[in-house]
Amino acid sequence: MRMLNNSNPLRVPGLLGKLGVMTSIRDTELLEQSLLRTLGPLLGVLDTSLYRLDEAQLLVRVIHYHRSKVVDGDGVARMLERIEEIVQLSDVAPEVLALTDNVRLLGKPCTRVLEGGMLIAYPLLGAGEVCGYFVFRRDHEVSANEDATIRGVLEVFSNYYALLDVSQRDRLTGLFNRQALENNFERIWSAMAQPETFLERQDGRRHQGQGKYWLAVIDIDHFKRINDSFGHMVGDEILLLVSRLMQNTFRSSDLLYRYGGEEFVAIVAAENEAIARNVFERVRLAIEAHSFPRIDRLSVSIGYAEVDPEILPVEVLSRADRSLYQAKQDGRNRVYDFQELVASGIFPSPSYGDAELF
Ligand SMILES: Nc1nc2c(ncn2[C@@H]2O[C@H](COP(=O)(O)OP(=O)(O)OP(=O)(O)O)[C@@H](O)[C@H]2O)c(=O)[nH]1
Repeated sequence: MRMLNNSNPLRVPGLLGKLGVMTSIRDTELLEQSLLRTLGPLLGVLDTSLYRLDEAQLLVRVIHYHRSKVVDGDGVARMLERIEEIVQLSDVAPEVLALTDNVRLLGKPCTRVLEGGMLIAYPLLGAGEVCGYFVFRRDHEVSANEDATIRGVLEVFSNYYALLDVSQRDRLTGLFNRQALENNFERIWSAMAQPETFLERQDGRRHQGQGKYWLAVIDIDHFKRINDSFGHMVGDEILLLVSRLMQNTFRSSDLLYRYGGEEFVAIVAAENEAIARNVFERVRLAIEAHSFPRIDRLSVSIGYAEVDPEILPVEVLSRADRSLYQAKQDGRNRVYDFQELVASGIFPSPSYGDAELF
Protein backbone atom coordinates (compact mmCIF):
# COMPACT_ATOMS: atom_id res chain seq x y z
CA MET A 1 0.00 0.00 0.00
CA ARG A 2 1.30 3.44 -0.88
CA MET A 3 1.47 5.85 2.05
CA LEU A 4 0.00 9.27 1.60
CA ASN A 5 2.59 11.98 1.52
CA ASN A 6 2.49 13.67 4.95
CA SER A 7 3.33 17.03 3.48
CA ASN A 8 0.15 16.87 1.47
CA PRO A 9 -2.65 18.60 3.36
CA LEU A 10 -5.38 17.57 0.93
CA ARG A 11 -8.09 15.24 2.17
CA VAL A 12 -10.04 13.41 -0.50
CA PRO A 13 -13.42 13.03 1.32
CA GLY A 14 -13.39 16.76 2.11
CA LEU A 15 -12.58 17.49 -1.50
CA LEU A 16 -15.39 15.28 -2.79
CA GLY A 17 -17.85 17.00 -0.45
CA LYS A 18 -16.75 20.38 -1.75
CA LEU A 19 -17.03 19.26 -5.35
CA GLY A 20 -20.53 18.03 -4.51
CA VAL A 21 -21.43 21.50 -3.22
CA MET A 22 -19.86 23.11 -6.27
CA THR A 23 -21.81 21.04 -8.74
CA SER A 24 -25.13 21.60 -6.98
CA ILE A 25 -24.89 25.33 -7.72
CA ARG A 26 -26.99 26.69 -10.58
CA ASP A 27 -25.46 30.13 -11.03
CA THR A 28 -22.14 30.81 -12.74
CA GLU A 29 -21.18 33.64 -10.35
CA LEU A 30 -21.84 31.57 -7.26
CA LEU A 31 -19.93 28.71 -8.83
CA GLU A 32 -16.89 30.96 -9.22
CA GLN A 33 -17.08 31.91 -5.56
CA SER A 34 -17.46 28.28 -4.61
CA LEU A 35 -14.31 27.39 -6.53
CA LEU A 36 -12.32 29.83 -4.42
CA ARG A 37 -13.98 28.59 -1.22
CA THR A 38 -12.99 25.07 -2.21
CA LEU A 39 -9.39 25.63 -3.21
CA GLY A 40 -8.34 28.26 -0.64
CA PRO A 41 -8.77 26.04 2.44
CA LEU A 42 -7.53 22.95 0.58
CA LEU A 43 -4.26 24.69 -0.22
CA GLY A 44 -4.06 26.25 3.23
CA VAL A 45 -4.03 29.81 1.87
CA LEU A 46 -6.11 32.73 3.10
CA ASP A 47 -6.36 34.59 -0.20
CA THR A 48 -7.29 33.25 -3.58
CA SER A 49 -8.44 35.06 -6.69
CA LEU A 50 -10.18 34.30 -9.93
CA TYR A 51 -9.53 36.42 -13.01
CA ARG A 52 -12.01 36.14 -15.88
CA LEU A 53 -11.32 37.01 -19.48
CA ASP A 54 -13.80 37.77 -22.24
CA GLU A 55 -13.81 36.17 -25.71
CA ALA A 56 -11.04 38.53 -26.80
CA GLN A 57 -9.00 37.37 -23.77
CA LEU A 58 -9.29 40.79 -22.13
CA LEU A 59 -9.59 40.85 -18.37
CA VAL A 60 -13.19 41.66 -17.42
CA ARG A 61 -13.65 40.63 -13.81
CA VAL A 62 -11.70 39.72 -10.71
CA ILE A 63 -13.04 37.90 -7.67
CA HIS A 64 -11.00 37.91 -4.47
CA TYR A 65 -11.70 35.48 -1.68
CA HIS A 66 -10.25 36.29 1.69
CA ARG A 67 -10.40 34.31 4.93
CA SER A 68 -9.31 35.59 8.29
CA LYS A 69 -9.34 34.19 11.78
CA VAL A 70 -11.12 36.23 14.45
CA VAL A 71 -11.39 35.49 18.14
CA ASP A 72 -14.62 36.72 19.72
CA GLY A 73 -15.15 37.98 23.26
CA ASP A 74 -15.52 34.43 24.62
CA GLY A 75 -12.15 33.44 23.20
CA VAL A 76 -13.76 31.31 20.48
CA ALA A 77 -11.91 31.48 17.18
CA ARG A 78 -13.91 31.64 13.97
CA MET A 79 -12.96 31.94 10.32
CA LEU A 80 -14.49 34.94 8.60
CA GLU A 81 -14.68 35.07 4.85
CA ARG A 82 -15.07 37.94 2.44
CA ILE A 83 -15.72 37.83 -1.29
CA GLU A 84 -14.99 40.90 -3.34
CA GLU A 85 -15.86 41.25 -6.97
CA ILE A 86 -14.09 43.98 -8.86
CA VAL A 87 -13.09 44.93 -12.33
CA GLN A 88 -10.57 47.62 -11.77
CA LEU A 89 -7.72 46.90 -14.06
CA SER A 90 -5.66 49.73 -12.61
CA ASP A 91 -5.69 47.91 -9.27
CA VAL A 92 -4.40 44.60 -10.58
CA ALA A 93 -0.82 44.21 -9.37
CA PRO A 94 1.74 44.39 -12.22
CA GLU A 95 3.32 41.12 -11.04
CA VAL A 96 -0.06 39.39 -11.43
CA LEU A 97 -0.49 40.82 -14.93
CA ALA A 98 3.02 39.72 -15.90
CA LEU A 99 2.49 36.23 -14.50
CA THR A 100 -0.96 35.67 -16.00
CA ASP A 101 0.30 36.88 -19.35
CA ASN A 102 2.76 34.00 -19.35
CA VAL A 103 0.02 31.59 -18.25
CA ARG A 104 -2.09 32.76 -21.18
CA LEU A 105 0.73 32.41 -23.69
CA LEU A 106 1.87 29.00 -22.42
CA GLY A 107 -1.57 27.66 -21.48
CA LYS A 108 -0.09 26.14 -18.31
CA PRO A 109 0.50 27.09 -14.65
CA CYS A 110 3.34 29.49 -13.88
CA THR A 111 5.01 30.60 -10.67
CA ARG A 112 6.77 33.85 -9.89
CA VAL A 113 9.07 34.12 -6.92
CA LEU A 114 8.42 37.28 -4.94
CA GLU A 115 9.86 38.68 -1.78
CA GLY A 116 8.53 36.52 1.04
CA GLY A 117 6.75 33.94 -1.08
CA MET A 118 5.51 32.98 -4.47
CA LEU A 119 2.71 33.95 -6.74
CA ILE A 120 1.13 30.99 -8.49
CA ALA A 121 -1.36 31.13 -11.38
CA TYR A 122 -3.27 28.32 -13.09
CA PRO A 123 -5.18 28.74 -16.34
CA LEU A 124 -8.93 28.21 -16.52
CA LEU A 125 -9.72 26.58 -19.82
CA GLY A 126 -12.97 26.82 -21.77
CA ALA A 127 -13.32 25.29 -25.24
CA GLY A 128 -9.52 24.84 -25.34
CA GLU A 129 -8.92 28.55 -24.77
CA VAL A 130 -7.62 30.27 -21.66
CA CYS A 131 -10.67 32.07 -20.25
CA GLY A 132 -9.32 33.01 -16.84
CA TYR A 133 -6.82 32.32 -14.07
CA PHE A 134 -6.86 30.93 -10.59
CA VAL A 135 -4.23 32.85 -8.60
CA PHE A 136 -2.86 32.55 -5.08
CA ARG A 137 0.20 33.43 -3.02
CA ARG A 138 2.07 31.01 -0.85
CA ASP A 139 5.40 30.64 0.88
CA HIS A 140 6.20 27.31 -0.74
CA GLU A 141 5.82 25.56 -4.09
CA VAL A 142 2.87 23.43 -5.08
CA SER A 143 3.51 19.71 -4.50
CA ALA A 144 2.78 17.12 -7.19
CA ASN A 145 -0.34 15.97 -5.30
CA GLU A 146 -1.59 19.51 -4.85
CA ASP A 147 -0.95 20.23 -8.50
CA ALA A 148 -3.03 17.19 -9.52
CA THR A 149 -5.83 18.29 -7.17
CA ILE A 150 -5.89 21.88 -8.41
CA ARG A 151 -5.97 20.71 -12.02
CA GLY A 152 -8.75 18.22 -11.22
CA VAL A 153 -10.88 20.79 -9.40
CA LEU A 154 -10.33 23.38 -12.14
CA GLU A 155 -11.34 20.84 -14.77
CA VAL A 156 -14.56 19.94 -12.93
CA PHE A 157 -15.21 23.65 -12.47
CA SER A 158 -14.61 24.51 -16.14
CA ASN A 159 -16.78 21.67 -17.45
CA TYR A 160 -19.58 22.47 -15.07
CA TYR A 161 -19.23 26.20 -15.70
CA ALA A 162 -19.56 25.60 -19.45
CA LEU A 163 -22.74 23.56 -18.87
CA LEU A 164 -24.26 26.24 -16.66
CA ASP A 165 -23.16 28.95 -19.03
CA VAL A 166 -24.93 27.19 -21.90
CA SER A 167 -28.14 27.01 -19.86
CA GLN A 168 -27.90 30.75 -19.14
CA ARG A 169 -27.28 31.70 -22.74
CA ASP A 170 -29.71 32.30 -25.53
CA ARG A 171 -28.97 29.75 -28.26
CA LEU A 172 -29.47 32.07 -31.21
CA THR A 173 -27.55 35.16 -30.09
CA GLY A 174 -25.24 33.80 -27.39
CA LEU A 175 -26.44 36.59 -25.07
CA PHE A 176 -27.50 35.82 -21.51
CA ASN A 177 -31.13 34.74 -21.43
CA ARG A 178 -34.10 35.77 -19.34
CA GLN A 179 -33.42 32.97 -16.87
CA ALA A 180 -29.91 34.32 -16.29
CA LEU A 181 -31.27 37.82 -15.69
CA GLU A 182 -33.80 36.55 -13.19
CA ASN A 183 -31.18 34.38 -11.45
CA ASN A 184 -28.79 37.29 -11.27
CA PHE A 185 -31.19 40.00 -10.12
CA GLU A 186 -30.43 39.53 -6.44
CA ARG A 187 -26.68 39.54 -6.96
CA ILE A 188 -26.82 42.51 -9.32
CA TRP A 189 -29.02 44.52 -6.98
CA SER A 190 -26.89 43.92 -3.92
CA ALA A 191 -23.73 44.70 -5.90
CA MET A 192 -25.35 47.94 -7.03
CA ALA A 193 -25.93 48.88 -3.45
CA GLN A 194 -22.10 48.93 -3.15
CA PRO A 195 -21.16 50.47 -6.49
CA GLU A 196 -17.44 50.57 -5.84
CA THR A 197 -17.32 46.81 -6.29
CA PHE A 198 -19.43 46.54 -9.40
CA LEU A 199 -19.58 47.48 -13.07
CA GLU A 200 -16.45 49.26 -14.03
CA ARG A 201 -15.34 51.08 -17.10
CA GLN A 202 -13.36 48.97 -19.50
CA ASP A 203 -10.43 51.33 -19.25
CA GLY A 204 -10.35 50.42 -15.59
CA ARG A 205 -10.93 53.93 -14.28
CA ARG A 206 -13.24 54.22 -11.30
CA HIS A 207 -15.43 57.25 -11.32
CA GLN A 208 -15.94 58.79 -7.97
CA GLY A 209 -19.61 59.21 -7.23
CA GLN A 210 -20.62 57.25 -10.31
CA GLY A 211 -22.64 54.48 -8.72
CA LYS A 212 -25.73 54.88 -10.90
CA TYR A 213 -27.18 52.15 -13.04
CA TRP A 214 -29.91 52.12 -15.62
CA LEU A 215 -32.05 49.30 -16.88
CA ALA A 216 -33.37 49.48 -20.43
CA VAL A 217 -35.82 47.34 -22.32
CA ILE A 218 -35.00 47.41 -26.03
CA ASP A 219 -37.49 46.12 -28.57
CA ILE A 220 -37.19 45.78 -32.35
CA ASP A 221 -39.89 47.73 -34.16
CA HIS A 222 -42.38 45.89 -36.38
CA PHE A 223 -40.43 42.70 -36.13
CA LYS A 224 -43.49 40.61 -36.94
CA ARG A 225 -43.56 42.16 -40.42
CA ILE A 226 -40.04 40.87 -41.08
CA ASN A 227 -41.01 37.33 -40.15
CA ASP A 228 -44.24 37.57 -42.10
CA SER A 229 -42.56 38.95 -45.23
CA PHE A 230 -39.27 37.06 -45.28
CA GLY A 231 -39.72 34.10 -42.97
CA HIS A 232 -38.22 33.13 -39.62
CA MET A 233 -34.74 32.40 -41.02
CA VAL A 234 -34.32 36.01 -42.09
CA GLY A 235 -35.93 37.08 -38.80
CA ASP A 236 -33.34 35.07 -36.89
CA GLU A 237 -30.50 36.58 -38.89
CA ILE A 238 -31.79 40.08 -38.10
CA LEU A 239 -32.02 39.21 -34.40
CA LEU A 240 -28.42 38.05 -34.46
CA LEU A 241 -27.25 41.19 -36.25
CA VAL A 242 -29.12 43.46 -33.84
CA SER A 243 -27.52 41.60 -30.91
CA ARG A 244 -24.04 42.04 -32.35
CA LEU A 245 -24.60 45.72 -33.07
CA MET A 246 -25.77 46.24 -29.50
CA GLN A 247 -22.84 44.27 -28.07
CA ASN A 248 -20.47 46.45 -30.08
CA THR A 249 -22.13 49.61 -28.84
CA PHE A 250 -22.32 48.77 -25.15
CA ARG A 251 -19.19 48.42 -23.05
CA SER A 252 -18.12 44.91 -22.24
CA SER A 253 -18.86 45.61 -18.56
CA ASP A 254 -22.51 46.43 -19.35
CA LEU A 255 -24.94 43.55 -19.06
CA LEU A 256 -27.05 42.58 -22.04
CA TYR A 257 -29.75 39.92 -22.06
CA ARG A 258 -32.14 38.56 -24.66
CA TYR A 259 -35.26 38.82 -22.59
CA GLY A 260 -37.83 37.54 -25.05
CA GLY A 261 -38.32 37.08 -28.79
CA GLU A 262 -37.27 40.50 -30.08
CA GLU A 263 -36.89 42.10 -26.69
CA PHE A 264 -33.59 42.75 -24.90
CA VAL A 265 -32.68 44.06 -21.47
CA ALA A 266 -29.52 46.06 -20.78
CA ILE A 267 -28.10 47.18 -17.45
CA VAL A 268 -25.48 49.88 -17.77
CA ALA A 269 -23.44 52.08 -15.46
CA ALA A 270 -23.64 55.83 -16.11
CA GLU A 271 -22.85 58.80 -13.90
CA ASN A 272 -26.10 60.59 -14.66
CA GLU A 273 -29.27 60.51 -16.70
CA ALA A 274 -27.78 62.47 -19.62
CA ILE A 275 -25.00 59.94 -20.04
CA ALA A 276 -27.43 57.04 -19.77
CA ARG A 277 -29.60 58.59 -22.46
CA ASN A 278 -26.54 59.04 -24.62
CA VAL A 279 -25.63 55.35 -24.29
CA PHE A 280 -29.13 54.21 -25.29
CA GLU A 281 -29.36 56.81 -28.07
CA ARG A 282 -26.08 55.42 -29.44
CA VAL A 283 -27.67 51.98 -29.57
CA ARG A 284 -30.75 53.31 -31.32
CA LEU A 285 -28.61 55.21 -33.85
CA ALA A 286 -26.33 52.21 -34.50
CA ILE A 287 -29.35 50.11 -35.45
CA GLU A 288 -30.93 52.90 -37.47
CA ALA A 289 -27.71 53.46 -39.42
CA HIS A 290 -27.11 49.81 -40.27
CA SER A 291 -28.07 48.34 -43.61
CA PHE A 292 -29.64 44.93 -42.91
CA PRO A 293 -29.93 42.17 -45.52
CA ARG A 294 -33.28 42.10 -47.32
CA ILE A 295 -34.99 44.75 -45.21
CA ASP A 296 -32.26 47.39 -45.36
CA ARG A 297 -33.54 49.64 -42.55
CA LEU A 298 -34.69 48.75 -39.08
CA SER A 299 -35.31 50.56 -35.83
CA VAL A 300 -35.61 49.82 -32.13
CA SER A 301 -37.58 51.49 -29.36
CA ILE A 302 -36.07 51.81 -25.92
CA GLY A 303 -37.53 52.50 -22.48
CA TYR A 304 -35.29 52.87 -19.47
CA ALA A 305 -35.42 53.57 -15.76
CA GLU A 306 -32.87 54.21 -13.06
CA VAL A 307 -31.98 51.20 -10.96
CA ASP A 308 -32.72 51.84 -7.34
CA PRO A 309 -31.39 49.04 -5.14
CA GLU A 310 -34.25 49.87 -2.74
CA ILE A 311 -36.85 49.01 -5.36
CA LEU A 312 -37.53 45.49 -6.48
CA PRO A 313 -36.06 44.55 -9.89
CA VAL A 314 -39.51 43.65 -11.16
CA GLU A 315 -40.69 47.22 -10.53
CA VAL A 316 -37.65 48.75 -12.27
CA LEU A 317 -38.23 46.37 -15.18
CA SER A 318 -41.88 47.38 -15.29
CA ARG A 319 -40.97 51.11 -15.33
CA ALA A 320 -38.60 50.57 -18.27
CA ASP A 321 -41.22 48.43 -20.01
CA ARG A 322 -43.97 51.01 -19.60
CA SER A 323 -41.62 53.66 -21.01
CA LEU A 324 -40.88 51.38 -23.97
CA TYR A 325 -44.59 50.91 -24.56
CA GLN A 326 -45.00 54.70 -24.57
CA ALA A 327 -42.16 55.01 -27.11
CA LYS A 328 -43.96 52.49 -29.34
CA GLN A 329 -47.21 54.40 -29.01
CA ASP A 330 -45.54 57.68 -29.91
CA GLY A 331 -44.22 56.33 -33.20
CA ARG A 332 -41.30 53.96 -32.35
CA ASN A 333 -37.57 54.47 -33.04
CA ARG A 334 -37.17 56.55 -29.88
CA VAL A 335 -35.65 56.40 -26.42
CA TYR A 336 -37.83 57.21 -23.39
CA ASP A 337 -36.77 57.70 -19.80
CA PHE A 338 -39.31 56.73 -17.14
CA GLN A 339 -38.42 59.67 -14.90
CA GLU A 340 -38.86 62.10 -17.77
CA LEU A 341 -42.31 60.67 -18.53
CA VAL A 342 -43.20 61.16 -14.88
CA ALA A 343 -41.82 64.72 -14.86
CA SER A 344 -43.82 65.61 -17.96
CA GLY A 345 -47.01 64.26 -16.40
CA ILE A 346 -47.46 61.42 -18.91
CA PHE A 347 -46.98 58.88 -16.13
CA PRO A 348 -48.26 59.39 -12.59
CA SER A 349 -45.57 59.88 -10.01
CA PRO A 350 -44.65 56.52 -8.50
CA SER A 351 -45.59 56.50 -4.84
CA TYR A 352 -44.13 54.15 -2.32
CA GLY A 353 -47.54 52.49 -2.34
CA ASP A 354 -46.95 51.44 -5.96
CA ALA A 355 -43.31 50.52 -5.69
CA GLU A 356 -42.45 47.19 -4.22
CA LEU A 357 -39.77 47.80 -1.66
CA PHE A 358 -37.43 45.26 -0.16
N1 LIG B 1 -37.47 34.91 -36.34
C1 LIG B 1 -37.80 34.95 -35.05
N2 LIG B 1 -38.91 35.62 -34.67
C2 LIG B 1 -39.24 35.66 -33.38
C3 LIG B 1 -38.46 35.03 -32.41
N3 LIG B 1 -39.03 35.26 -31.19
C4 LIG B 1 -40.13 36.02 -31.42
N4 LIG B 1 -40.28 36.28 -32.73
C5 LIG B 1 -41.32 37.04 -33.40
O1 LIG B 1 -41.26 38.41 -33.03
C6 LIG B 1 -42.52 39.00 -33.38
C7 LIG B 1 -42.89 40.01 -32.33
O2 LIG B 1 -44.03 40.66 -32.77
P1 LIG B 1 -44.87 41.71 -31.94
O3 LIG B 1 -44.71 41.43 -30.47
O4 LIG B 1 -46.25 41.73 -32.48
O5 LIG B 1 -44.17 43.07 -32.15
P2 LIG B 1 -43.61 43.82 -33.43
O6 LIG B 1 -44.09 43.26 -34.74
O7 LIG B 1 -42.11 43.89 -33.29
O8 LIG B 1 -44.24 45.23 -33.26
P3 LIG B 1 -43.86 46.37 -32.25
O9 LIG B 1 -43.08 45.76 -31.12
O10 LIG B 1 -45.16 46.92 -31.78
O11 LIG B 1 -43.04 47.37 -33.00
C8 LIG B 1 -43.52 37.84 -33.51
O12 LIG B 1 -43.85 37.70 -34.86
C9 LIG B 1 -42.71 36.63 -33.04
O13 LIG B 1 -43.08 35.45 -33.75
C10 LIG B 1 -37.28 34.33 -32.84
O14 LIG B 1 -36.52 33.74 -32.07
N5 LIG B 1 -37.01 34.32 -34.16
